[in-house]
Amino acid sequence: MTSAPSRSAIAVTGLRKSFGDKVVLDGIDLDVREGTTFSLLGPNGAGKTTAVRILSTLIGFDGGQARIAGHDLAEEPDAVRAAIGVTGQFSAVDDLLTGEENLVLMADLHHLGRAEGGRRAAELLDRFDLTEAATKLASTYSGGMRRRLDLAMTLVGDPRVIFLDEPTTGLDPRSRRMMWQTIRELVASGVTIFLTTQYLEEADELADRIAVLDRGKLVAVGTPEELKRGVPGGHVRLRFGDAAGLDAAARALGDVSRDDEALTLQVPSDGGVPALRALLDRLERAAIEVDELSVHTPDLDDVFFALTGHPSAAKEAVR
Ligand SMILES: Nc1ncnc2c1ncn2[C@@H]1O[C@H](COP(=O)(O)OP(=O)(O)OP(=O)(O)O)[C@@H](O)[C@H]1O
Repeated sequence: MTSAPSRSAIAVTGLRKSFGDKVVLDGIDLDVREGTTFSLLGPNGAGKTTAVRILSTLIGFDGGQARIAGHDLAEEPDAVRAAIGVTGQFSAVDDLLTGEENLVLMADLHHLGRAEGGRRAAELLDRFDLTEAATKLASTYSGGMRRRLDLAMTLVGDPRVIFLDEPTTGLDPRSRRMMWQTIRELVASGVTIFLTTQYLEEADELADRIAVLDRGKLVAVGTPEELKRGVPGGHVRLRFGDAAGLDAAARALGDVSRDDEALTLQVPSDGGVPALRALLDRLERAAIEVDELSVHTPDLDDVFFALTGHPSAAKEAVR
């Protein structure tokens, strides 16, 4: 049974943008389904922020078409603006206001009215664990609290599509996990998330689909699993109960690397179901019993490197 196909929240064809003679987006196509998380990855300077700024109506574009939440980006920018939220590198938090004042100000901008605005602010302060800090100036907030306030401010307008530009850069692991949880809850409620991140682990955790941008073009689009299967390095590890089993399997499977001490074989594989089924069929036909099977797929760092020739930013940082 297949579920009804969801609608596009973001549909982009042939999007182009240059700054002077520098082409940053050289004909980008994207289709992001409603209620999913889409992550745009790419090396520094690849054009991720430019894409977010264009799709969120902050800057214009030179060619192509885009529909956001059903509205044409060029023809109906106000309708697009009303349907989206943007948060990330360019934070909307005003340091001279308290958390609560920031939220009430946002509610005013959305014409919610005093009572409704206050109610919404209180609800968001609670949801983002900021009630205790509500009357403190935002300038005293930690990085994690600030990001939460920023996202809470974005949610005042009840956006259907949210652009998150590097939402967890610089956050400690606990704050990052809290942000991930919030993002998951938003998606579960039907919101569409467009995420840029320099942490491939974050894209892997959150994204239903990922696109990799390099030198103005999308060099790959797919689910995290599809992208990982597309690069070499994947293998299946088989462990056997005794040396006889290991020997028999090595003979049956041919080109594999073996570890006699651990009684394991490492079989190159994309880790997909058809490949696994074929492998198990061969073993069964040869009447060989396997004690344990594990699939090892390359991680997104391997994908990123294979596609762009650059290590990911987060990897580079630890070098
Ligand atoms: N307003 C601008 N004027 C001129 N060049 C710009 C402008 N904005 C961005 N660029 C250039 O466009 C390219 C893409 O920048 P962008 O910030 O979109 O990249 P990014 O992928 O988000 O990078 P990062 O991960 O470093 O944030 C860069 O070479 C940048 O210098």
